[in-house]
Amino acid sequence: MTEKTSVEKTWKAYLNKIEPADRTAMELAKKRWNSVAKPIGSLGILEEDIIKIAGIRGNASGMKLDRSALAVMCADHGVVAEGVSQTGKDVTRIVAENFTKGETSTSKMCRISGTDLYPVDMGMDCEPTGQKEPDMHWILDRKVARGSGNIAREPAMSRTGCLQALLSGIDLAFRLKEMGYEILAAGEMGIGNTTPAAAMSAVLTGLPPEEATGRGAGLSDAGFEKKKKAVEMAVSRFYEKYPEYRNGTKEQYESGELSAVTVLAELGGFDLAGMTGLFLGGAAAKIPVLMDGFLSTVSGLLAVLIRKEAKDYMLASHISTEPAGAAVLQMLDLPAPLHMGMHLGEGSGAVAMIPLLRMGAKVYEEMSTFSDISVEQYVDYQEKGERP
Ligand SMILES: Cc1cc2ncn([C@H]3O[C@H](COP(=O)(O)O)[C@@H](O)[C@H]3O)c2cc1C
Ligand SMILES: O=C(O)c1cccnc1
Repeated sequence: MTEKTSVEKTWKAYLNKIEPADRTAMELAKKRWNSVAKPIGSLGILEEDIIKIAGIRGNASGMKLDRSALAVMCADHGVVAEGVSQTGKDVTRIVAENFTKGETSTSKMCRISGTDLYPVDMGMDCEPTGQKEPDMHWILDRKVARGSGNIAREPAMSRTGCLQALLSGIDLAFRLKEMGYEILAAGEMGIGNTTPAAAMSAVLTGLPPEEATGRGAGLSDAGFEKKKKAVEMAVSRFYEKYPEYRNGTKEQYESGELSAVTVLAELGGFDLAGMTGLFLGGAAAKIPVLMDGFLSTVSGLLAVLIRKEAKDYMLASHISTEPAGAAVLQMLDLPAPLHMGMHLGEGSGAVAMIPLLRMGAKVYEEMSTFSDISVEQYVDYQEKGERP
């Protein structure tokens, strides 16, 4: 079997593992919430998320979220040559190294949130580290290539390269679950990566490329003009090659008439593909995966367009201030509890969400019920259609 055929086969096998979350466990979890002695539904999205996690685990009791891991997918982007970023690609590697030393913004947040951080080289433009096992003090080597193509002028990845990155993300979700983690978070580091994310969000949501493009990590007016032009060139190049994707709908992706893998291979990058893989792997391995901001939610949307059941295993954290952030989340139709004006990346929003989920789990597991405190059970009037 050639490598290409074997990659395609493994990819199909993983996708076939993904099934909807356990609805019975979710109903039991909802009942448990409604029995807790507090106003019904009063923890809002935290309650919804805990119900979702019960469905993922297939168990409404023993809700534990003590062990959390963040995978930070790192890669370089050929489109940086168009002047779309304030810094050069070397910064990707510098920040990636700093994850191993606990010296990044998200590393600091991880300390507070009690989350282990695993940096992963999905495709940085540097020598491979050769580190084959996940270890927080080394950059895990899952390099597919030394950077992606310049999407304004050529495909980001070959289909096989893209599938390899997706499979690495899937495999990592399984590995982290085996290592005893109960919840995962997806993050990225890749100078220039808001450009491919903007191009893909334009194709997937139908937003005009100009409106889907933001200033990323920060750009001057002149830099912003270059970035809008690069996104426009990338999207036009894509539609010229694949005219059937113009005005594509969610249903067309879900039915297989259009392929989110094609969009990712043409307009994405190895970091974004790694995160898409992590979401699909979480679904296949039955472990919840939290999304972060713009890069993460675009990757999440791709995962759902590849396998709609993957959505059952994904949780949103915050709404990025990048202009297409809200549209992507709307298409995903997953509620994001945090609106903090964040746009940092590295998985920061997802890491911020983890302590909140732990609080939800604590109330869910330990709180007394109405009957425990001899108070008549509150009625869920929302369920009866009497409350919005
Ligand atoms: C020092 C530094 C640390 C970062 N941490 C996350 N990002 C964020 O900014 C990058 C995307 O923005 P753009 O598309 O404008 O290059 C990504 O690496 C993202 O994670 C960073 C950016 C920089 C410069
Ligand atoms: O929303 C994000 O995740 C984001 C936005 C800009 C730059 N880096 C990350």
